[in-house]
Amino acid sequence: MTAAEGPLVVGVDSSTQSTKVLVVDSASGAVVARGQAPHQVTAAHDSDPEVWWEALTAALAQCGEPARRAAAVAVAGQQHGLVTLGADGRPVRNALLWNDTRSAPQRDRLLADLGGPEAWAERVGSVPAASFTVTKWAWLTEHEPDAAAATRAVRLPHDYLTGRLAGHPVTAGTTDRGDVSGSGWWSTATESYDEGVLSHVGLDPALLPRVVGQGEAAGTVAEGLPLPAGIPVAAGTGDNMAGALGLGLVSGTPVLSLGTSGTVYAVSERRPSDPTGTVAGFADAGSAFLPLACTLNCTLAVDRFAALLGRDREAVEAGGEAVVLPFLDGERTPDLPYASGLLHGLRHDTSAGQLLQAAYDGAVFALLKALDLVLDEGADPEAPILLIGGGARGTAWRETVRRLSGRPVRVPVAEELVALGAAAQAAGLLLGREAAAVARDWDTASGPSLPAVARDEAALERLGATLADADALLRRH
Ligand SMILES: Nc1ncnc2c1ncn2[C@@H]1O[C@H](COP(=O)(O)OP(=O)(O)O)[C@@H](O)[C@H]1O
Ligand SMILES: O=C(CO)[C@@H](O)[C@H](O)COP(=O)(O)O
Repeated sequence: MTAAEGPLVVGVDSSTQSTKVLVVDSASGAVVARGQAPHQVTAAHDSDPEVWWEALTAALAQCGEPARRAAAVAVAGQQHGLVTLGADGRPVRNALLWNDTRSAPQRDRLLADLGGPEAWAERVGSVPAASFTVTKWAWLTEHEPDAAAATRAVRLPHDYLTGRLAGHPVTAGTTDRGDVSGSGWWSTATESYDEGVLSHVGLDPALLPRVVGQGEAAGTVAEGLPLPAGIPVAAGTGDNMAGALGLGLVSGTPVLSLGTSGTVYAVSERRPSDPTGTVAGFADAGSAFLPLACTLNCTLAVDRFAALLGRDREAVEAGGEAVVLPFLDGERTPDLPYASGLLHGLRHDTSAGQLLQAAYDGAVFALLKALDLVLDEGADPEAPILLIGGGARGTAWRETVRRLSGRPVRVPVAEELVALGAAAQAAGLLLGREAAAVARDWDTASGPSLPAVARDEAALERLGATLADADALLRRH
């Protein structure tokens, strides 16, 4: 390993399945040390925030001496999760996660009560899905009023971890513009909390964190951690916003992220407002926007199919006419929170490998349908898709995206782009620079380009027709 040329910075990705930590040379972007520790997610899709903290400290400790020489740190986290803290700063209950759909009835009521989807898109920037924090708070007040009453602070996952790193008291937490835009109670139109939404769901604004401004630190590292005390803690952000930072993303380039969630997004200078709800109109971690579509069923759902079929995840076979809608967790894109998985078109000669391929196709289909919607008008249709997330390492994922998109695909050589984005944010704070520009200097988005292949229109047609025909079944609850 060559000696670092600049100060070291730490980037954290606390996502659904694990926490990953990178120690990065701020001058070159070279990764000097890394750590990873798993999370436990219950079958009900909730998670103890204390477990995220233990995973963060374990992953930091794995980084050893380089982490103890770091000059700044930032945390990116899974979006939307509802973390409720009591007066002692401890979680009142497990956090309800982004992929938990129990708040779908509350979501429906919120949409109806406040003017319908179009009014929501105009007002806060997004039509909330059952993933959004506001719907989870509404569920909590209805089903666990004692937990809601005991809550003294409401946080997103990255706010909670940033606050623990900085030793914030429960009354003085911070968040950032990107992640808070996925709450449903912060408006991209006014760049502030929406007091009307908050009062409608009975949430006191005093329980919410302060939104840290551009170039401002959230605090400094507290004593007793595997990091130097007193170094700056940057604002942090949501994991997708950090992915965009990590790629040094500029507008016109689509990103497809294949992790627990599937996401497709792009950077835009224009404020998004999609009344259909397909595209969430997030803010990015800078001063622009991050229109994004997200599916609940991506790598975990396809891995489950592989396990059911007793096959390696790469053991796919072409051919056949089977269609799989892999909605094992319900779905958000399309908006079918009560749906379960569906298999159609099975024949005597359908092979297990073809069924597995159909699961990949079903997982990628909705993301690609949203791809043009997240891009600004006039974006180059030939621009390669940047493929990131754990799934981007798999050949079957890469080939499915190529075949169903008909576009070139680029897989950055740099791995862990969310943690890298958090590291770029920490470096940006330290150096007084824009984080995405730091990542561009690190050249994080470069990698081999796979040329476009002819789009498999027949498979897309089968998927679209099955989705339309099965509508009533997929909405049943
Ligand atoms: N070599 C690989 N090939 C295909 N998929 C992979 C590979 N390695 C990891 N994965 C997938 O990546 C997923 C985890 O992706 P990741 O982006 O780390 O998730 P998250 O950020 O949601 O925790 C796993 O569910 C697994 O299916
Ligand atoms: O809900 C969304 C985006 O709106 C998800 O993308 C979460 O942010 C979870 O991310 P991963 O753990 O899959 O990276």
